[in-house]
Amino acid sequence: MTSGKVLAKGFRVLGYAVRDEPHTFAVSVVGSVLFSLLTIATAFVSGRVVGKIVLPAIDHGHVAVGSLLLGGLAILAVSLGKIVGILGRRLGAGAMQFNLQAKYRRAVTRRYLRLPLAWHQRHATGTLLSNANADVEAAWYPIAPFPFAVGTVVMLVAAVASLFVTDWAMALVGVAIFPALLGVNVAYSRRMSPRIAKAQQLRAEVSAVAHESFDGALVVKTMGREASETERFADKAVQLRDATIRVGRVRALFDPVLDALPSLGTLAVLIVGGWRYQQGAVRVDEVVSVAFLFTVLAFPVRAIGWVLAELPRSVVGWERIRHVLDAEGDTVYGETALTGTGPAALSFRDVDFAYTDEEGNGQRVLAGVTFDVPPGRTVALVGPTGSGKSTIAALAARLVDPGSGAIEVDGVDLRELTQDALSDAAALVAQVPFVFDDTVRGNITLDRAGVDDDAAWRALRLAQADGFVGHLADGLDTTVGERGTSLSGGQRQRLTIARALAGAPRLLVLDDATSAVDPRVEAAILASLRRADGATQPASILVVAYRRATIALADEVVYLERGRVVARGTHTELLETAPGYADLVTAYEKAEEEREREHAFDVDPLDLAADLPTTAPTTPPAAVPAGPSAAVPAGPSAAGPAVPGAVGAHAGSSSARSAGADDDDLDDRLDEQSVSA
Ligand SMILES: Nc1ncnc2c1ncn2[C@@H]1O[C@H](COP(=O)(O)OP(=O)(O)OP(=O)(O)O)[C@@H](O)[C@H]1O
Repeated sequence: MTSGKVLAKGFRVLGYAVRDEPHTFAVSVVGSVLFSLLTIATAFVSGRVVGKIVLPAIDHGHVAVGSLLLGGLAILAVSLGKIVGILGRRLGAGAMQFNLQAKYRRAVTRRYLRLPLAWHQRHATGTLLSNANADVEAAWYPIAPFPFAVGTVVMLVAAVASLFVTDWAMALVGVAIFPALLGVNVAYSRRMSPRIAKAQQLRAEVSAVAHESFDGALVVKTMGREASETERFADKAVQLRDATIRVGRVRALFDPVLDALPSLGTLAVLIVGGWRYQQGAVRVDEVVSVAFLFTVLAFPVRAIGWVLAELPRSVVGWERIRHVLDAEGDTVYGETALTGTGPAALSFRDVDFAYTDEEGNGQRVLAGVTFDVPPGRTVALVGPTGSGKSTIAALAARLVDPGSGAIEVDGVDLRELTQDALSDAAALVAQVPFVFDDTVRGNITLDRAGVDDDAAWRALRLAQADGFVGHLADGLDTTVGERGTSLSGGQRQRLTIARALAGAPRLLVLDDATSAVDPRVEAAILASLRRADGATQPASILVVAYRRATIALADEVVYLERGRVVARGTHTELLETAPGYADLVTAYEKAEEEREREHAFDVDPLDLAADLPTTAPTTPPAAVPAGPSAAVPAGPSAAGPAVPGAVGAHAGSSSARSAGADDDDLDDRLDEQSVSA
């Protein structure tokens, strides 16, 4: 982009600022114009004071008290007026700048929340942080000096007019100097433009690299990549330093010129003024006024340079903000609410999906996917890695929309539902658990209406997390650290399951949400999710499964290969009819056995105590409703229909919690359950 175009765009950005903040802009411009006019007045008052007070005092050795008082009052009045002007200008400009920053920060972050997952997956987190921070700030950098510059332009016009009123010859000095000042300012901003833009771009890149390195600290450390990561960061930091130095060089070159020009003007005025005085064309006080005028002009004129110099950076920042604000693919919600109660029905009808880039290009990852999760049933999604399981989970929670086909909950297309209807009815627990830097309570309730401590403990119990939370020093009030660093992977996963359950979803989508949990605990969680406990309704469950025990709990298995449903049926049916499925499940089993052998002796008894509800009577704090009535009711009435063993197992575990039963009991029941499945 040429610098002319950048300047034109920059002025448009300033126009948007004025449109968004007309009142603060008006206050600051009025203040600035007042200051500018009074600056000119200062020059003329000073000239008059020299002519009427200083010179007579030198010539006659005394001054009339009246003149002295008048001079003093004039200087005082002008100074007070300038103070008011500066206050108005600064307060107005500050309010304008910070209001704009706040407004666009909010707009950008609100937009992030509305943009679909696919958009987020295409943008680095560091860049998004930079958009909401550095870019918003950059876009509105010129606002601080902008009203000052507007006032200065008014001042220059008034100065030239007052020069011509005073004396045409001295006015010619102004006519030569003022355009030169503007010319140097424009040249300055042209040189600065690409350099500032580059520095701004590098700032975002440094932030992205830093974010990625910190985020991947575990990989960096375990793979011994500290040195190369440090080098990668240092490389970007050096580029940023060099770019910023290049900006400084231009500033260093132009600043003295911009400072010197008004001083040259003062010198020229003294020479021309002296000559005109000798001709008797001007008085001494007029020469003093004009010379003084050039002296006081030096500073305000710089404001024009500041604005022009910041415009390129502002344009870059603005364009990066617009990239977010104009991004398409908003999740558009419909008007339909869901009226049903109890477990929801989910169906996929001939669903195709492709992850596309900004240009809409992308490979299809799901083709003609059709299956149902009937109310109250558990369906397991099984398939080799990359077959599309997580994509189906994301589609079910409407994180993305299908390219073609339809996904329905209770017979209503997800795209027709209101935002609340879907989030009230369905909950997704993702592959990677995300835990806020908050208390356990905050993480579970998320400030949702109706999710009180009782609901939180109920959810924790269902997620088999009440044991470890009960053992935490402050129970629900325990702060879990950034991303839940003070918790184990399995504990984090159970916390996120509890969070999903606390909202009493009618449909639960578990995307490999229990991978870090002990298989027995996982089985207990799934079993407990399938049944009502009086206060919590059972949900329909779509679970991405990798363990035989998990798969065995499902009423139906949907087997995927390369984005297509290859087979559907019970686990036993698929073992016979789908050779790929049998191979995969056997591979899972082997891997599981291998892992169990490796970890047979590394169970931390304390963790087991917390993890396995049967190990110790884990009495949660007073908030937990105690006693058998609080436990998940046992017995066939609460049983999930397809896997009675699972219910038995869970009932056993729940009642065992109050009765203090031991590990073997749970093991036996879980073994029974896998046999029966
Ligand atoms: N954000 C994305 N952009 C582009 N392609 C993607 C994206 N996410 C997933 N894919 C591709 O879509 C296909 C399906 O991925 P998906 O994560 O749904 O598979 P999966 O069955 O859940 O795999 P896994 O078992 O390894 O978690 C893969 O080929 C993957 O490379």
